[in-house]
Amino acid sequence: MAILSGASLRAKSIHFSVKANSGVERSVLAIENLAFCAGEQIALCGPSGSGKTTLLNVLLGLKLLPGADISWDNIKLSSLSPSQQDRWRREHVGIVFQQFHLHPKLSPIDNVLLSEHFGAFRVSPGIRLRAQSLLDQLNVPARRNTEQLSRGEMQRVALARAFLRRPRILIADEPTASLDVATAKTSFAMLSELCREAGTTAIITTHDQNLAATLDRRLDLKEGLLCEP
Ligand SMILES: Nc1ncnc2c1ncn2[C@@H]1O[C@H](COP(=O)(O)OP(=O)(O)OP(=O)(O)O)[C@@H](O)[C@H]1O
Repeated sequence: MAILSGASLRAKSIHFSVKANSGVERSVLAIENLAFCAGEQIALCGPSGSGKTTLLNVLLGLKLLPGADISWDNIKLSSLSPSQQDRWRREHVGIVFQQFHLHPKLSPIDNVLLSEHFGAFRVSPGIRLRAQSLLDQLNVPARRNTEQLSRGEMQRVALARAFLRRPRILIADEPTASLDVATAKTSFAMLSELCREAGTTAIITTHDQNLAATLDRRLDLKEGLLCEP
């Protein structure tokens, strides 16, 4: 059984508009209240341009909106200084992108450990072991050139990197959009399983309704509003 270690979210008053070329304001986000339970896995769906990425950035404090109140485990992000927010993200958030953002000339294990090399002179043996065991679990060779891997393997390296520090929150922005259908299904299932094992709260944007249906909850973003189908 998973030990629940995810973070819970309470968010209020998320309002964001953009001006179209015509000069007319268009509301991208108009969300009054949003709550996620610890350990919940949420699929965030919606047409292209509906505001999914913007919403993820707001929830992580990467995009600040006047009046918005974003609290994870009762910690209000706006009450933290910019450096405290950076530290909070480093300690609690894992991120997976559509375009994996891996260094092609480094090995998979060095990609997983890259941010550790920035933070410390020497990577601790425990963290190195964790990186190796994640790569083993995800069935990726640890010591080949990353550029020689398949796209599915590259995505699994990105998953290992995101889970290295056992994040309490996992954000994935269309993590399987550049994969073929079968590889996308496998990668999505692995991502969900890693979250389940650690009790991580996950918010995953996807255009794939079948993948979305495998998570605990689906939210559709349409004309600024979130609804549960
Ligand atoms: N800083 C900004 N200035 C102007 N327009 C912006 C800004 N940020 C976002 N937008 C607009 O807000 C809308 C939502 O963008 P966003 O990238 O969040 O959508 P999305 O649902 O993630 O799209 P996709 O599925 O294509 O990735 C888009 O029309 C975008 O152009």
